[in-house]
Amino acid sequence: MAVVVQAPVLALTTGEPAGIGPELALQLAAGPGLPARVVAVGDPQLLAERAAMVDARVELVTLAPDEPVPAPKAGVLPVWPVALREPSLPGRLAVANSDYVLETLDLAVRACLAGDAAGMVTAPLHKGVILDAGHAGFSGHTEYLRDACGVDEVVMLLATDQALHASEASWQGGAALRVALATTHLPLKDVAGAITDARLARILRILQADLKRWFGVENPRIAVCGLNPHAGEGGHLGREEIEVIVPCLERLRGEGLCLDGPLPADTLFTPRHLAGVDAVLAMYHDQGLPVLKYAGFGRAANITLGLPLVRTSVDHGTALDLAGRGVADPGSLRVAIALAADMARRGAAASLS
Ligand SMILES: NC(=O)C1=CN([C@@H]2O[C@H](COP(=O)(O)OP(=O)(O)OC[C@H]3O[C@@H](n4cnc5c(N)ncnc54)[C@H](O)[C@@H]3O)[C@@H](O)[C@H]2O)C=CC1
Ligand SMILES: NCC(=O)COP(=O)(O)O
Repeated sequence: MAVVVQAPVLALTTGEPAGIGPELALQLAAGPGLPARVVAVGDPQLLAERAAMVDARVELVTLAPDEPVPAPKAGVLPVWPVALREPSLPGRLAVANSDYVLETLDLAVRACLAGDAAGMVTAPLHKGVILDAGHAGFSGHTEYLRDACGVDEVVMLLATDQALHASEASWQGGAALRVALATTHLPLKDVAGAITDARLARILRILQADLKRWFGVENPRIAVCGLNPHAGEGGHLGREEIEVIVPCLERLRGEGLCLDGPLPADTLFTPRHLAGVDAVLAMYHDQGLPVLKYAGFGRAANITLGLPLVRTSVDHGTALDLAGRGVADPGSLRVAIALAADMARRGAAASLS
């Protein structure tokens, strides 16, 4: 007897209501080919208004989280409703709606942990307005989901579409890249102090385990950037490599991790050094992400490793300058949904084996 395997349910949080998240969700739902039963998490009235604004022909179907989610169909978008705190206009941030944005995340996390969704995909939120609303210490989805899931550490990994599957990560094609970060949303002045042996060891162990778990890379080879110019120039341009990074990598190699480095970041991101490497660990946000975005902006996804649930996201922010005009590129959201669907299927297969 043939077994019908349903497409996984993915909760798609629609992000900052004044940004491009709602319209990107609608644009994708208007067309064919979604590889998952995507449920938007957001305000149905907001979504209806944005659909009219950007001329996305989409029927919105409001569901309760425990109601069955229908198979993907072009022109239909199921919605798990969350109410805006005040009406939202494109490009106009409102502090009152920060709690709405966080409520969409909380709902998606609950759905994943309860088994109502197989994963979550997040459209961009605006970190500044959430801080302005008084959520002190908020620094992004990554850290919020770490705390919401009660884990000690997570890893931000961005990957271009060509690198999303082990079999396609050629490194020779120029645009295939996976970049993980040792620190995420920190002022630059605080980065050096955050590069500790304990943090690096946690990050590298998660990266190694999850490259295998989610990307099928059996024995990942990870290239690690130095922190300082020329990886410290033998201690003349900074001592973090000598005092922290080198000893940590040596210990982890003893545990069987396959690690290159620390290498000068400027030359690590060249084809010869990247050949055969499965992921790069950059020490901070703007050491690694400009390279990734140069290689694949609009075709890349952001993945949070180390969570007890699947979470992917886009490679861009709220683009307030484009919101409400229907001109923003939905390419990264498409990649993020495809990857989350793939990860959900991989997770389901692993739990059956
Ligand atoms: N996953 C998330 O929630 C992320 C949120 N952010 C947040 O977004 C806010 C704005 O950040 P910015 O640094 O200004 O970055 P941004 O990505 O919103 O905008 C940078 C530039 O890229 C353009 N752009 C962005 N997405 C685009 C798309 N889909 N199609 C075409 N052009 C696009 C924008 O118009 C702008 O010119 C900040 O609060 C930041 O923290 C940033 C990155 C990721
Ligand atoms: N530049 C990547 C970024 O800011 C993503 O942050 P997060 O909200 O996914 O943690």
